[in-house]
Amino acid sequence: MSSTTPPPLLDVSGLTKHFPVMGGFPFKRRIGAVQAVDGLDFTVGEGESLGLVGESGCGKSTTGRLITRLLEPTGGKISYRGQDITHASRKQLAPVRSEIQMIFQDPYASLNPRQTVGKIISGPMEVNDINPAGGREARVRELLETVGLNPEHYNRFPHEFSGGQRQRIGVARALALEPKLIVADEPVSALDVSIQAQVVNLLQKLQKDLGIAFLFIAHDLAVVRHFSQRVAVMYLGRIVEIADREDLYGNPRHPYTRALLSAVPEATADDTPRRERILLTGDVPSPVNPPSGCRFRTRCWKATEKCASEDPPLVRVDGNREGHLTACHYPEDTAGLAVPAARKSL
Ligand SMILES: Nc1ncnc2c1ncn2[C@@H]1O[C@H](COP(=O)(O)OP(=O)(O)OP(=O)(O)O)[C@@H](O)[C@H]1O
Repeated sequence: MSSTTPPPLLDVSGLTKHFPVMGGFPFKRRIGAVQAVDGLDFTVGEGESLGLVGESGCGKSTTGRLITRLLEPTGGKISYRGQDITHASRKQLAPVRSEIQMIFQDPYASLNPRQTVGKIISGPMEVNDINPAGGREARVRELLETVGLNPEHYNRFPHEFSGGQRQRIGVARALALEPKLIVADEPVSALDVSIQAQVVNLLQKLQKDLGIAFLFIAHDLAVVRHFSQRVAVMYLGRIVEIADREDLYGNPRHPYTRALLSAVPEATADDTPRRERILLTGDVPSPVNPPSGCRFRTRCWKATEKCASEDPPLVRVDGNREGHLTACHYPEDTAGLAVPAARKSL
């Protein structure tokens, strides 16, 4: 990076979170650790959307909570606009905190049922002592309109809204402090499928119109496909592949990414090639005692002894476009990715 290149909006390196596991009798002591997040490296550029996907329990939410500093990292570094915020105190964090906001999965649990919508959305402004020109109420009404709700509903309570509308209230609350980065943790997975696209479209519009960057967390590759410019795939606390959207969906190099993608339904005509369906066997191993070497090897059809003894680094694979990184000793040859529908195996 040249000295004139501005740092990325968010720069995460070696980020680690290990939760202690306590046990023993009669005195409890630390007997191990859940390696929820184990050495993540990624960046999010100004106005960019990075999708973070993976199965339940792979560490996505923990990553989101580390970045918003709801959790204290065990190791690694988080930089925001070049400023190290990894262990910043509440006071040091104050100016940054308003710029990094979070949207939660559950639009039912994340809104106080006893507060009006007006109170909920103006809450962050009150806490941060922000008084917009025209007053807080006018700003809240403006925000309600921005997220597609009726400004006249200022005095209504959360139970008077549908799930999709409640998630819009959560979005309006996140927008109240004019954030530069929103960590959206499974923002649509609690919603009806018919409503999911509407909320994703809203977030997409905010990214485009307001230039807000997103870390969009989802377990479903289909959800991030239309929203994220880049996608990172996590498995058991690690990123196994990260690439531009077109590269990741069109040329997946990690066997795990390929397996996840094979489960995404495709709208193809009957005579066009379909992706081979790959069913992963076995469960995700415990993050307390992850496999040696490559963490995916216990479920990988390509694993060899090397995979058990050597941890594959996240590196650019020969021939890959710049920025397409994979952590695998035997990256996929995607020439064989599409197989005719007649040969499709289950
Ligand atoms: N406070 C905690 N104490 C101990 N273990 C935790 C804690 N929070 C999360 N974990 C564990 O860390 C691992 C990663 O959890 P995390 O919630 O980040 O995964 P996830 O990918 O977001 O999954 P999901 O989609 O189900 O929320 C899991 O094994 C989880 O049980």
